[in-house]
Amino acid sequence: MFDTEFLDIPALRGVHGAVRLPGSKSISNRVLLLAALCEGQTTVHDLLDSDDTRVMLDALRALGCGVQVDGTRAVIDGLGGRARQPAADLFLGNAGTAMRPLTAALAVLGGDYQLRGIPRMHERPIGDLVDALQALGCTVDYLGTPGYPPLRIGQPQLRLDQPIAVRGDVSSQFLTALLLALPLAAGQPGAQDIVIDVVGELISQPYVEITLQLLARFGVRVQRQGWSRFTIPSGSHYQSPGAIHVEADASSASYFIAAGALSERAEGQNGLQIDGVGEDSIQGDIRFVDAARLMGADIVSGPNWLRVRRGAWPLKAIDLDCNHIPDAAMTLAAMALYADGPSTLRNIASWRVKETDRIAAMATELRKLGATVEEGADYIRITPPDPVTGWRAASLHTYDDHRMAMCGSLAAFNAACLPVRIEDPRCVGKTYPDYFEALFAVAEASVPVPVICVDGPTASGKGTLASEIAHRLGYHYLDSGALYRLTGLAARQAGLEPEAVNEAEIADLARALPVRFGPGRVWLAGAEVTDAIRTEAAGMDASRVSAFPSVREALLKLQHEFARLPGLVADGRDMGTQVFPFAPLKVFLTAGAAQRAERRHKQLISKGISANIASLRADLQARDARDTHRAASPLKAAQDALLLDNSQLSVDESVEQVLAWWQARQPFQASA
Ligand SMILES: O=C(O)C1=C[C@@H](OP(=O)(O)O)[C@@H](O)[C@H](O)C1
Ligand SMILES: C=C(OP(=O)(O)O)C(=O)O
Repeated sequence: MFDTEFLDIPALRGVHGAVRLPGSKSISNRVLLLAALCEGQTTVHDLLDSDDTRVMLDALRALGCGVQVDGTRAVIDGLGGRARQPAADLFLGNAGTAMRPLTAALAVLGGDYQLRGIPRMHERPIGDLVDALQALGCTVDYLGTPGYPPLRIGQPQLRLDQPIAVRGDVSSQFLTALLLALPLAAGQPGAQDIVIDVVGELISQPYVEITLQLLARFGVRVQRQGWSRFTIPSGSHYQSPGAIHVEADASSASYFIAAGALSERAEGQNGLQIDGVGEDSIQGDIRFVDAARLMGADIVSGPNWLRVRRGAWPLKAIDLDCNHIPDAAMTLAAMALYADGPSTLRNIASWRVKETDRIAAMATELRKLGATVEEGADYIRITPPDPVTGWRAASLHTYDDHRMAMCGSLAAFNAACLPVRIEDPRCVGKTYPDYFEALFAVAEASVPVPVICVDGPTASGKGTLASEIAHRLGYHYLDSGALYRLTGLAARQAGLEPEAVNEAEIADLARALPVRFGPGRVWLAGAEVTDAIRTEAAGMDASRVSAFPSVREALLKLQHEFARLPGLVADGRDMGTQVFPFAPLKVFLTAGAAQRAERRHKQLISKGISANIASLRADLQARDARDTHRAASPLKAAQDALLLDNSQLSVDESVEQVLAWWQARQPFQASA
């Protein structure tokens, strides 16, 4: 997950290859709750691991439910219809699929429970559900603003002989919550059928269909008359299916379907394969496929997979009632940026009470990109920017809304080749923590991937500076000095002295160097060599092999391969002059020999390696002389490099300086 302040996505040409999506949020949280309420053990496969499922799992643990999670597999020991913990304070983040169903289930079970979430959750309505629960004899009190969480739940005195009325026009999750909870009462001795009547038009109906399908998997067969009356037969009780698989998330699929539809068609490429969900999905958001086809996407599907590529271009404008796909409809708003005229998405009033006011947020952010947007109480109309001259490079605010961030990334496919900045990218953690990693794994940039070079003499602090900048920007990091050290080590391991006679053999090793960098760590052929390559002896070997032109050539290709989306920070001695001569920012870092010797001394002492400042200084000066005067790629600043003498600067000050230079080169208009 990117936990940077912002993430800059370079302009993208397209996506190809295959992507496997994480599990459905709506299915995951329903299955977890049902598994917890029933008797016996349920093994859940392909569970979503995200903020929304984590708060559900934590809540179930707090209620005394046995929960074991191993990656995407969870084993739930059901509570058998009673909470083992009679009192608990539950934090449910911003997960509607946890807050609404747990409120109903706990209100029916009874106990002393408090349910709360993040501040936005306390602005998301729950009054219609609480009204229904109170009318059937549950004790539910507001701890803050009436109509909204946080809530306190007490003991119920259930009256189930009359139909239960619940409004359906604000959120379908209120009906879903009652349907998931009331089988707890229908199984009681002497219970009658439980009837739920929906008052007003039921929105987001396909989500209720998911609820009914999953209840059936857990042994409860609800009868329905249209979308207005639902009957839970007396004697219903949950029965664990033993094991259950979660489909991949159809709403998450929408971003990749859109990306496939926006991709330039290229020779030899057959579009994007999306694995984990197909058109036979039980999730209503799979109907996004139809909407995307209306806009021109070319989509084929099989069991649990989709394949997408560009069809009509530009996309065709649409005018669509989106009530049945409230979440994926946001993706249509992003696609509308590429249409041949204005698109109107209707019947989406619920957007206003979700993670943010999504109609207002979408209008504001699409305008920043150059679109003309009209918003109404329950619709949005988007007129796209001129494909070439109308686009703006924008910094998109994401309102702690995962879907605003994921939709925003689709702006990177613009033909004007402008980058897009996504603020607070970590908000995708609600349902798709690795969304951007997944996008970058299949995306191809339409411009050179941005590279920041940090060159300078030994012990100038390049590594610390470059890796921190990479961390702050969410970029990859290349420690090119380590490549030489690694080559030196690989040569030693192969019994080769770093001598000119062995140059050809060492170059062969370098060409296929099996290297992997992690934060502050490095592996060679699977073995960690972080410390092994940091000794003074390894440094000397590195300097010697780096003087061999054929080794430098072999490593050049390897180094170019590090320039991957979303960007790279590379440190070394010739990054700006030789390896990435077209890099948009080159920094040449210097510091006095005295300061560098002192820093190196501290570094060695902290690792328990004894050292002498005077001899370190002499070594540094000798190495500077060798590096500056060698024939192949001598150490010198690129002509267009910016000089940074950090003798008197803290690491933070140096980082801020380089980031300021970088920002000054970006075309983004500041966020409002
Ligand atoms: O039941 C569900 O799993 C959901 C129902 C929908 O909410 P509304 O019914 O409030 O539209 C949807 O937006 C939400 O992401 C998930
Ligand atoms: C509305 C959403 O979430 P929630 O389940 O919290 O309602 C969403 O995921 O878009």
